[in-house]
Amino acid sequence: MKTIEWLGDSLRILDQTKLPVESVYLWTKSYEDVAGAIEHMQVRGAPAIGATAAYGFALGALAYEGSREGLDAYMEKVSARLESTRPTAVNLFWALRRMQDTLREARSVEDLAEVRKLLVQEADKIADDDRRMNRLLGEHGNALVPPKAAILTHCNAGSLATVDYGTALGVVRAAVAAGKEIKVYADETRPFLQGARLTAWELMQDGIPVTLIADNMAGFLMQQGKVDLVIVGADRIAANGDTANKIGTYSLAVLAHVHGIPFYVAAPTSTIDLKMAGGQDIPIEERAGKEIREFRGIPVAPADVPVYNPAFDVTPAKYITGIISEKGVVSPPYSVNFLKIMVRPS
Ligand SMILES: CSC[C@H]1O[C@H](OP(=O)(O)O)[C@H](O)[C@@H]1O
Repeated sequence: MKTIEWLGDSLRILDQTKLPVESVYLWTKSYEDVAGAIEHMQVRGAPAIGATAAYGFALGALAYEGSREGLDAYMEKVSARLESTRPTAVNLFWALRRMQDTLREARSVEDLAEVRKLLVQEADKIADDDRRMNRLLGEHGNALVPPKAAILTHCNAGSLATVDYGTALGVVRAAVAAGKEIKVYADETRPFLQGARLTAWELMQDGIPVTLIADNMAGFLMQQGKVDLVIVGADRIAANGDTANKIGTYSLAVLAHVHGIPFYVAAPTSTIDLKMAGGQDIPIEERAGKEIREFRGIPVAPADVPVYNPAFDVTPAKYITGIISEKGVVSPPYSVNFLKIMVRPS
């Protein structure tokens, strides 16, 4: 089941707000449709958001009806709209910058159809790169996984968070493919329940043993010695290794540290933001209080109770054992070792 699929004049998106009950697709035919799908988390997950926004940029160019001279100004508006959807995942901005660079490199191309073709090709490259990098990342991460391991993960960093295969769950898939005896504990991940609705569903689709737990059970599981390692995804990694990921990740990292359990972040290098010195500068998205006060329209709290709903938190680098990327596993000190790994081919 593909997270997203380019159809030549539209982008088909698996509507993740309907999972696991229904597998429903939406066809986005404009950059505004794509922006809405990202904002409403019908597609979510840092790499998936980046690739989706890249196709949204291409859709903007396809819909443009003015002169060649007016295209660049129009595309600035398209890019701004897509950039405004969600602030934390750096992959969104990284992907849109690749599309803007492609447009700039095509400034001498007069034929609008040719420019559009170049933009679609770049979006395809971003999507293809993600598929390829996740498999490389999975192999690097597999080397860290014992022959028999119980892996705790948080949120969804699987196929549904990427174009395919996943990052944290990419490591799980690579370990299973290598014949290792893997079981996964999946945090439900309130309030949006990516773990319960997406990770549990995705792993069961692949026949990978998964046990769903409520977020508040992770510490007890570790205390019982039932977790061998923790692997999570990431939305933005600062130059010093501080990592923004789904809310609740920081708590898991501190618990893993207390229990002496390795805590890994799995992410493509496109998630590393070297311009951001430390985690304190990472913008944290706050979402509607309704996501906490209700579940699928059913009130679970007083309708007028004030809510604080940060969608992400930042885990300090000191709690992160290693960062698994398509170019290899990075160990601390991250500020030094990122520079070494970024120059490696992938
Ligand atoms: C493969 S990175 C996925 C990353 O994105 C998720 O956030 P959201 O579901 O709000 O887009 C979560 O932080 C995952 O770890």
